[in-house]
Amino acid sequence: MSDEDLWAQCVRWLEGELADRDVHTWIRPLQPVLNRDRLTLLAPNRMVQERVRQEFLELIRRAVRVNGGRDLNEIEIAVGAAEQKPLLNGQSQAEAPISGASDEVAVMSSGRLNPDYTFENFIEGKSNSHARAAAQHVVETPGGAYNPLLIYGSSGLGKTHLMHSVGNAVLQGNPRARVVYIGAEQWMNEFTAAIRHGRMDGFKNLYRSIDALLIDDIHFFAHKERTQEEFFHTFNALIDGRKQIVLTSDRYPKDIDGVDERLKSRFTWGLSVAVEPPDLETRVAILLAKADQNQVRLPKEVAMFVAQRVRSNVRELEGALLRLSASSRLRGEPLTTEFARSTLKDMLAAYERMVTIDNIKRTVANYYNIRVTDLNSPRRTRSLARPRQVAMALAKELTQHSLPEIGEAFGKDHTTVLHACRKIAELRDTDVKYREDYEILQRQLGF
Ligand SMILES: Nc1ncnc2c1ncn2[C@@H]1O[C@H](COP(=O)(O)OP(=O)(O)OP(=O)(O)O)[C@@H](O)[C@H]1O
Repeated sequence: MSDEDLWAQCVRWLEGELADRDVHTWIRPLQPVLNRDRLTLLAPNRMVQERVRQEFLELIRRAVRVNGGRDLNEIEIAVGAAEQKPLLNGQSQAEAPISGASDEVAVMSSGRLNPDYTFENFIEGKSNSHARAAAQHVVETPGGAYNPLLIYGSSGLGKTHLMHSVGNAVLQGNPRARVVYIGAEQWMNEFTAAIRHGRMDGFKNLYRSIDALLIDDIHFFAHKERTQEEFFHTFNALIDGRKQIVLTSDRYPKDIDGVDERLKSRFTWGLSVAVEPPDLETRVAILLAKADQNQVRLPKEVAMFVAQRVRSNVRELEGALLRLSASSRLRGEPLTTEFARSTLKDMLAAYERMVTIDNIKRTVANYYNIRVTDLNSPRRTRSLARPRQVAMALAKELTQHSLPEIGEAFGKDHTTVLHACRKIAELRDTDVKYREDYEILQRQLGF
């Protein structure tokens, strides 16, 4: 049985067990990928992933067992989009209006547009109104003055959401429009696969024949010269053809090291708009709206309580809401401020604990047996540079300070801090020693 068949059967079985709304909201968006004895269900975003894990995984296991998937050892829920042939706008290949296409389609595997990411459920506030207005303008006049539209800002602030909203709205106006959403990393993977399989013509034709290209996280192109070169051509062809391009990035392009100047300047040809962390009022509005969408009864004072404490990004707000709704349902208790205080105790403690950069410097210096002043010195020897990067990464993770503020505290600029955070994240992933060091330091700092 193919993964699709097995999963289709499971979904039918789950329809008998769950409310229609749950099937529609949580089960149908999952895409199955079967790999030997492991079934991976891909959720379109973390909210769906967590909800499915917490509430439906056991039932899904049962569904798989009774529908012929007995031999599966493992079922996991991950975030992503399956590699697949039906690409454009999520249509099937037969429907997709591509000319001369089988070769072209085969080299392309963009993610789908997430139908939940629309302008209607994007909550507007001071922090994002400019970006939202620009995105809406693009829908009204695609390929016009705002081309490309570049939305930049830190993680979890709604850049991807806005980008999908553009795609969904363009399609609503013209269901035959060829809209492609793809992450920069995936674009690079497709490009390298096309080279490897001798399918560059198909790749080029495809990306140059679409109506709107939405590319997420273009900072990923940094230091990937060949990818940049190819993207440069795609970019020019689309702009020349007055096709719309929307890009997102975690920084303003000028601040991305390792991207060719010609490309950087093109990224800012149209309009570049920032999204900022939402203010209190917007955070409350977002919580109330998300609660409403998920049929969670969230009193306004509880939303206020959470929004005052969870400040950095929308994804974390969503996480807090998810925890609250799951536990209140599980325990059958109403969602009061007291309930929120006890359920989110760990999360809030982390927010409320006062960790200062000075404190971090002292702890790190002590741990690595160096002086605090060494952390501030411009010397680049490895024995000082690494502890400095660790201290910067800890400051970013454990305090509410911005990158420029942290940079200033170490006599560096914000790009150095960003680089440090990336480097340490990578080392923690690949090197057990760094992982342990970092965890010990976190504990010493009270986390
Ligand atoms: N203004 C908003 N209104 C409603 N939901 C929002 C808003 N901003 C962000 N979100 C939600 O927060 C979550 C994170 O947003 P999104 O993935 O778009 O962030 P991002 O800026 O692209 O982050 P990253 O750079 O990490 O990909 C999503 O579930 C999104 O729907």
